[in-house]
Amino acid sequence: MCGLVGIVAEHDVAPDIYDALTVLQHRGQDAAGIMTCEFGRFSLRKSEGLVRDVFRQHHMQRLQGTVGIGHVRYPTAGSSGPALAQPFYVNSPYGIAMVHNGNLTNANQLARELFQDDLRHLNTDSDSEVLLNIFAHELQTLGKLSPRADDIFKAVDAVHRRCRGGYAAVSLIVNYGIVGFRDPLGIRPLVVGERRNAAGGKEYMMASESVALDVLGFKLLGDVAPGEAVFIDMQGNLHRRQCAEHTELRPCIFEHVYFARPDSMMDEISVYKTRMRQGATLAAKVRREQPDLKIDVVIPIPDTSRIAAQSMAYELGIKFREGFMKNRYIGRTFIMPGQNQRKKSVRQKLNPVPLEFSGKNVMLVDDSIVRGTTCRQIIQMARDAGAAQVFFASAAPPVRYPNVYGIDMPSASELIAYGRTEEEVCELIGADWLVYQDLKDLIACSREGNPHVDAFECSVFSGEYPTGDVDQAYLDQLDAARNDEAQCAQRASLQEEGAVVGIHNNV
Ligand SMILES: O=P(O)(O)OC[C@H]1O[C@H](OP(=O)(O)OP(=O)(O)O)[C@H](O)[C@@H]1O
Ligand SMILES: NC(=O)CC[C@H](N)C(=O)O
Ligand SMILES: [Mg+2]
Repeated sequence: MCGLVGIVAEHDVAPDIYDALTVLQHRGQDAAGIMTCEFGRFSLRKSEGLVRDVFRQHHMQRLQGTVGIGHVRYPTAGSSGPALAQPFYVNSPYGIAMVHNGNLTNANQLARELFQDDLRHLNTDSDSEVLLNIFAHELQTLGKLSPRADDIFKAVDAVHRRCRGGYAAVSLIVNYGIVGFRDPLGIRPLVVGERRNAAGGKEYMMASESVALDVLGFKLLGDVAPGEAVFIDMQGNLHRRQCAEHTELRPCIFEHVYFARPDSMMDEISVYKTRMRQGATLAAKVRREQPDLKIDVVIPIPDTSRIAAQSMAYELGIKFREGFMKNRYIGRTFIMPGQNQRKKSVRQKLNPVPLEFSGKNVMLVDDSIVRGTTCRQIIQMARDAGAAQVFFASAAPPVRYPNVYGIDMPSASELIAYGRTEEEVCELIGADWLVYQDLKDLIACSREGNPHVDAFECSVFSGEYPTGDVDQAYLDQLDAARNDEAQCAQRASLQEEGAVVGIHNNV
């Protein structure tokens, strides 16, 4: 899902960007990077790994400048490896770097156009490098020695005309400032905030989630609107403009289910409250469908389902217990690369407290069931710990369709609910009863937070892709390129041949 940050301040920004990236770590665990700008020069450090592993003190000391951008990566396009870590950089025009969250559905066509028509070189197979080059090309064609806010907005306008898919991006233009923008449907999130420094001057920050602003003492000004661009110049002036012709707000509902931190506000919706509501509607469904079901205890599957599980237990009037202890040193398993690593990590991450299971009818609650990696093992663990009956509740509906907007679910056949009824999934995961949230309830839970949002991007549940350009041929090609087997083979060949060398690390 990737986490983005960009800051313009009056002091060196790298330490703040570092802190923001640690707050956004849940959005991407594969790679991290920071780029800053001082006296017309960029400094860059990016590599594979968690934020705490990528940056050493000597990197931080050399990342100087009062403006910068940062990224944590969860790959959805292209290979892995240090060269695909972000920010990406192009030297023309001016010197531009970019961080990106999302996925371009027409990346291949754009890559061809960049090569054949725009005479630009791409060094990797990342769609983020494509996005950066489109923006850079469009800025270059304006032919200005010094771009003004208006020029930058024109370039974003052209990006919206050429690019398809889900994207939120923050770009750093050497000597001019940072510009953040969101796709015309606002599928991917981006917020902007401000803070006063000790001298009373204004500083600005853009980030994927408001929680990063909170932790750094920035006040949330609000979301970047779908299609809008926000430009903060080096003097600390904020300019904003709507750059897309047709816009509509269709934020990704899976952010509310799983990706976002609960203490974030997204499109004026509290993720925390949304998850509370998800628990309540799930409880209502349990009561409706199985009024006589005897449940002794409700147990969440840490971490993400905790809030929904708690509210579900409350609504059912059944006790809530933390029956699984989580190893705090293991990250999120779903966003790990490779099914073997994901499988192994579930057992390393979670361990049952037997007395909460022994002889009891337990209702296990998770935020979602995607590949079924977690729930299969968890249900077995509950049985091994002595549970009498194991019921399972998912706070999201069945995930049956691939995601093409920035979540790495490229292959329908890897989704446990694909082509299966709920009863078949129940049998496959080994539960005594399985209940899924209804999609209309999930949407209502999110919408209650902001009734102005008419619709959400729900393609993984509905198979409806709101950008209108996703056909079976695209899904087949995505599947072939990124299914688990293809990704494993790609990683193996990278190990053999060596990764594409990062050409830009300079600190
Ligand atoms: O059906 P699956 O393919 O297993 O995917 C779904 C599971 O993966 C996620 O947990 P994860 O461990 O990534 O993160 P968390 O600690 O935030 O819950 C999610 O919360 C579910 O538990
Ligand atoms: N999850 C994301 O936002 C991924 C960004 C980009 N498509 C990449 O693979 O690096
Ligand atoms: Mg989980």
